[in-house]
Amino acid sequence: MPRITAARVIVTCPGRNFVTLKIECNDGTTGVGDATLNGREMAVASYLSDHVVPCLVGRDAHRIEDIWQYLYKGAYWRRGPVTMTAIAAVDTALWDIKGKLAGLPVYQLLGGAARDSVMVYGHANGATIEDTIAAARDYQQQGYKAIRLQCGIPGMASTYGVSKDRFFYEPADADLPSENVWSTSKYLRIVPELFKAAREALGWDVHLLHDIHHRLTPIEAGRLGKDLEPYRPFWLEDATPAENQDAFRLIRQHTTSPLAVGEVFNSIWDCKGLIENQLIDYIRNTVVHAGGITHLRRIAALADLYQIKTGCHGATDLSPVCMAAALHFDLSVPNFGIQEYMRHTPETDAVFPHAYRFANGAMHPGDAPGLGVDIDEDLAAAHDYKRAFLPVNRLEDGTMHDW
Ligand SMILES: O=C(O)C(=O)C[C@H](O)[C@H](O)CO
Ligand SMILES: [Mg+2]
Repeated sequence: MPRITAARVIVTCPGRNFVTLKIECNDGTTGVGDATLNGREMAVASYLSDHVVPCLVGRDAHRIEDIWQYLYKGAYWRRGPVTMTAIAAVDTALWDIKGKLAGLPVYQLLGGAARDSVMVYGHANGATIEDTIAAARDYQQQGYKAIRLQCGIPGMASTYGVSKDRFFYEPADADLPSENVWSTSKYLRIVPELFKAAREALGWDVHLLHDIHHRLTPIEAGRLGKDLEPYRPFWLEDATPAENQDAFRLIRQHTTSPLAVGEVFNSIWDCKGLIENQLIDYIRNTVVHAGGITHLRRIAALADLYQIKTGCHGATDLSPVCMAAALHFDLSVPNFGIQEYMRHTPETDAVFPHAYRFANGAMHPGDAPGLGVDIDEDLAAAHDYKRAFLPVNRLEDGTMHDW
């Protein structure tokens, strides 16, 4: 039996913060799990070191489901992003260990490949519509079949999804939260223009996506969905805050534009109503924030009953360890839809050597035993944690709004 002898929480900042759990077994096998919660990293690091690691030592690393249930039910205080991210880190590391001990990539343990590779979408953004379309053309040339479009809003100094750097985007940009200003009416005018121009310039053989980032009311989202229908968006993401799952019913009544939601959800309970009432088309939970591979499979199985597909979150605050785990899940899950792919910087890639690869708009996790990803602990130690927050958003009159 592979007995857990130690587990370490490694915090590193190769340009942005990442928290990684590394579990060691008595036979020398190790496994890694991502535990990064953007802007709240140290809360998960403490949850793991102070409350989880002491309970892991001595356990049989093969008993993934039992350890998951032990950590979930055993905490008494269920769910929440901190708890579920910590559980995800343990779960992911245990799948990595199981794969290494079996000599198989994790996707083989999940039932094997259900497709040859997984379609990913890249992020095209720019200050203007023209810049955004130029960026989208770059992605097309690199082989992407699906591209997310976000552009600046005339009259607004900055907005979600529009980067200062041409290739990399990191919203957690300051030691204290930056303050952004938001105007729904200005936004609702520009997005249909962006999609119209994009279809004219890029044609119809590319999937176009858009992230509303929780900023509209249901009826505003219904209006935007309707306005975008002629341009056939692949999806509209996070149309409205989803604490009230019923809110999506109103959007659905007004538009056939497909809806995606879930990157901030951390358990099946956050999306049960959305799924069972067929109020969405894509569920966006991913490994690190939704309880690991074990819990994500449960969510996907429920979604599959209702023809809802997966579309895992894959921003750069999810480390390469999460990306690898997501790709093993994507390759094996029957109702895969699409995977988000925001490239990490070369500094991050150096800290997390990995086997996954991109070609022709799609990715594959590789065939190394386990997840095929590791953390270079010496290199990680050279990058000290640096506090960084996500921005906050205010309306033009100063009212706090959703970011
Ligand atoms: O990638 C996306 O769709 C996002 O919305 C990215 C989020 O803002 C980011 O992960 C927050 O940490
Ligand atoms: Mg998003």
